[in-house]
Amino acid sequence: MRTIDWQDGLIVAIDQTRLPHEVEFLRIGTVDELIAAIRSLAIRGAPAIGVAGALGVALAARLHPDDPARLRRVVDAIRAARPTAVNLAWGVDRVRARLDAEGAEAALAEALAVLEEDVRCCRALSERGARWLVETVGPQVAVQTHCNAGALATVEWGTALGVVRSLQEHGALTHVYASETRPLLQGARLTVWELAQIGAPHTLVVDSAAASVLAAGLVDAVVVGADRITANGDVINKVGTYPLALAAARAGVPMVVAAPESTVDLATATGRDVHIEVRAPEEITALGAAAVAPAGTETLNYAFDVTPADLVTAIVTESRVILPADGGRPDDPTGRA
Ligand SMILES: CSC[C@H]1O[C@H](OP(=O)(O)O)[C@H](O)[C@@H]1O
Repeated sequence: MRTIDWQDGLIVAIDQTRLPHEVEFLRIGTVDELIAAIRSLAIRGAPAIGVAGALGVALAARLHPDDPARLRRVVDAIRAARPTAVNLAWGVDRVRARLDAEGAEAALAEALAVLEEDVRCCRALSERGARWLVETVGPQVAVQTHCNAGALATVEWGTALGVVRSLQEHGALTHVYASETRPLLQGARLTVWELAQIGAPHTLVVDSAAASVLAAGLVDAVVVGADRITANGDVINKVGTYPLALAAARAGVPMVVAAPESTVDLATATGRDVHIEVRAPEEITALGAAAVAPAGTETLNYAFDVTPADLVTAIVTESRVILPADGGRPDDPTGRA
């Protein structure tokens, strides 16, 4: 089952707002539907929205074959659907280049190439991450993770949870501690659902308990995904990742970031330069239809935070392991391990 795919001229994707109770698929045939799905996190996760952006350009090209000005506007609107994950802009720009050079059919071919590359990259980085963990922490690994960086955040395998799946395949996984990840509960709703699907032993904790799990010595490594990795190795990921990195450092536990090279943004120098998405107050002040705070309460609903490079033990991609805490930098071509 793929999280997102191209079928009969439509973008077909799991509606992640319905999980874990219902597995429903969206069949997207317009740009407005695609943008709404990305903004509502029906389609979410950096690699998955990168693929959605790529497929979106191919879809737009087929919808507006004779109106270049409108086509430019709708492609720009797809690119702007969410600001923080670099993958969305990367996917749109890559397919737009083929569209401008060779037309709609070439754009679709490029979008489908992006789709299949995600599968290969996630498998490769997952194997590389599992191997690095076994070599670094030992033959049996208990993992702590945050948010959802699984099959649901990619085409079908995952990044952080891809590493978990590879550890499990090699008999090296002992347990996964997943934090619920307020306010949208990607951990409780999505990661726990995925771990149950693959039969991985797991425990759900509230976000504020994550540091205590580390302090109690229950895990051997923290493994998370990323939405953008800047040239100096700063990692932008779901809000709550930074305090987890602080707690990992305090506990002497490696902080591992699993992400494809498409998430590495060498054009952005540091995390301070990244636009952190701020989302609606209602995500914090209500749980579904039930208010959990007085109406009109002011909120600061950061969707992401910045983990400084010196708190990142390893960044694992499909082609390399970068060690930022030891001075390794994504923009250093020699910094490969
Ligand atoms: C495989 S990276 C997924 C990454 O994206 C998530 O953000 P969102 O759920 O808002 O799309 C989160 O930061 C994950 O780590």
